[in-house]
Amino acid sequence: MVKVGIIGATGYTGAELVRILSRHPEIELVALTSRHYAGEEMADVYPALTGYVASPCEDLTPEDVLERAEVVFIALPHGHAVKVAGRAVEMGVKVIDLGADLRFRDAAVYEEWYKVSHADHELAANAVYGLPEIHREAIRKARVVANPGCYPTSVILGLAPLLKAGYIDPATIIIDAKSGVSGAGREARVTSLFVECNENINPYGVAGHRHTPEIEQELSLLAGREVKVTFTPHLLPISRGILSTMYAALVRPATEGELRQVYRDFYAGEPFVHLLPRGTWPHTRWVYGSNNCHINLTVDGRTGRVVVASAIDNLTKGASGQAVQNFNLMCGFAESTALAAPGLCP
Ligand SMILES: NC(=O)C1=CN([C@@H]2O[C@H](COP(=O)(O)OP(=O)(O)OC[C@H]3O[C@@H](n4cnc5c(N)ncnc54)[C@H](OP(=O)(O)O)[C@@H]3O)[C@@H](O)[C@H]2O)C=CC1
Ligand SMILES: CC(=O)N[C@@H](CCC(=O)OP(=O)(O)O)C(=O)O
Repeated sequence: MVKVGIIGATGYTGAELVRILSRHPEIELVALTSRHYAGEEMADVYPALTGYVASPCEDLTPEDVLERAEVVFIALPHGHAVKVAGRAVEMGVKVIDLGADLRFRDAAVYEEWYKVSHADHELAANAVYGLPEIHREAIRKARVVANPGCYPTSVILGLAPLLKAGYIDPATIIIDAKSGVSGAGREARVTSLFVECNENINPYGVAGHRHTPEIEQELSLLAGREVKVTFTPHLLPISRGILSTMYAALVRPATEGELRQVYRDFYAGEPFVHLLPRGTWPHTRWVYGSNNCHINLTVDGRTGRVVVASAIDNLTKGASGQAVQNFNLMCGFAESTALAAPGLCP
């Protein structure tokens, strides 16, 4: 059994981690931290876990958690992971950080977009970007994994095959993405109130969202040249789910059938990325609570553009499911352990 600690266990991604790990046969939860709910049972905080999780929430220091655990998930707001991950490396504990602090190979990019200073550029440079479909072998050997952002997961998985095979002009990529409100976390804020979100859709972070450089870092690696994207997120009146619709100009004529084969080849054997049948466009419900990413695409022959749609659950493949997928790789378990499940049918 691997001893696992979760720092920030009662936030949305922390709770989703506990939910997924409750069906993992190879782990023992040895530390669930929460300042607010210290002393309460995790299943009392989230009654859906009743009968599946019998662990208390504790107000532990990161040092306490690192002393108990062999692998630690950090599910805290940005700015808290660097110190914990640095100490974990010294103590021989593996780390998966769900925040953005270690996602950039060049921490100066993080500093520019997140408007905070980064305390350990070397740690960031050596952390592995935890998108298994692209960096699987590096993740297997990693001690520190930076779990990707939710929007970047949907976008990179949606565009990777086309960029890698050189079918699209990287300068023409436009991403129209939409997220459920849980993407903003559990902290109370006016923009997450029912009255503000319900019966409403709005763009935000236009031409400046902090996921833009994360998407560009990974797409540039795939394309083998610098990629700049136009990325516009929208808030949807749903609790979970992301749908990203992406547009780019083809550099040479291609049929839909040819491009579908490119996707089938790129994702052959992948347990969680599914190209839907021709003409069946992704729905967020179909990936709800699952670690799956559903993709479809077509060629708009009139404009010479390809249109790709990609759907994930922001809390699962966009955060905690992917984190467990990384955990499985880092610990040598079957990659789908605790993760194999479909979304909602009706
Ligand atoms: N929500 C999503 O869809 C996604 C989120 N992420 C990232 O995952 C991380 C966690 O997000 P999420 O679970 O949504 O956030 P939440 O706000 O829901 O939870 C974060 C938890 O961290 C604890 N916390 C808050 N502030 C501090 C602090 N200053 N020091 C120590 N603990 C603190 C809180 O628990 P307590 O106060 O009880 O200690 C809180 O429950 C973030 O970095 C986020 O960006 C990544 C992908 C998707
Ligand atoms: C709806 C909503 O607010 N979503 C969040 C993204 C959540 C996420 O994946 O982001 P990080 O891990 O990078 O924080 C946002 O737009 O900032």
